[in-house]
Amino acid sequence: MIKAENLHKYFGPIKALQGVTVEVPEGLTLVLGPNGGGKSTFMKVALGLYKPTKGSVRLLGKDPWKSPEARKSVGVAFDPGRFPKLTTGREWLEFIARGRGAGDEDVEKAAGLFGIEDALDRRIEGYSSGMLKRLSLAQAFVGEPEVIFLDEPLANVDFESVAEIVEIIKKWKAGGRSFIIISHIWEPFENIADFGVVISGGKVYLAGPFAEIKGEVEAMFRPPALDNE
Ligand SMILES: Nc1ncnc2c1ncn2[C@@H]1O[C@H](COP(=O)(O)OP(=O)(O)OP(=O)(O)O)[C@@H](O)[C@H]1O
Repeated sequence: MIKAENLHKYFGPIKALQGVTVEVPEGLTLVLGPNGGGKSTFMKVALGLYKPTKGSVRLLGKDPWKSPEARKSVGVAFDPGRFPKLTTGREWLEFIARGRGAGDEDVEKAAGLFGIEDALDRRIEGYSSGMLKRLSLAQAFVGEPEVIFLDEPLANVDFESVAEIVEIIKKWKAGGRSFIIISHIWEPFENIADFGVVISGGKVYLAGPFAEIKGEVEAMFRPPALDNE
């Protein structure tokens, strides 16, 4: 689904990606790693928001930087979500939907999925932080794109919402959608993740079927044992 070869992305002197080679299959992929490791940059290059400095990336067999069709098949939620605050939720979601070839009824559907249908005609500046998160998730799901990129979908959400969001993702994955999820809170996804990629220092540190790399991932995130002697 995503094929990156020797992918580099520099921002002036900052080398955010330094030779990422990985093949991400269909299904649900968790992208993990330390802060500043290059996860979000990888996501942004893979969805066609950034042009690679060097190397190549294919999304659904196409160059996402050049191919509008590839981008139409992709939904994305950034973290933190940023929106034009004087627009309404409906105006924003309709704008996203039109870009994706989807209709107004898709907006109602996506808003309903995340429980913000009653707030759709209010200006975004009046939304609570929880509603902003739900709006950014609805933006990713509107029009039912084939591939959904989510950057930290569980950050800053309350406990009940974690289970609700994971359940929605699980259902949509069962319905044939693919997900690329960057999340520091990865445990809720461990039973539904098909693949995992750990990016650190702009390189792939570890990649493979999640069931096979889970042990290593757990060890990476385990705090060091205390020395009692
Ligand atoms: N647009 C940009 N301009 C300049 N530097 C950037 C830009 N985007 C990312 N960086 C830098 O590139 C490096 C990788 O950042 P990136 O956001 O990809 O990491 P990350 O793994 O997603 O981190 P986090 O978990 O903190 O979000 C960091 O040093 C970051 O400051």
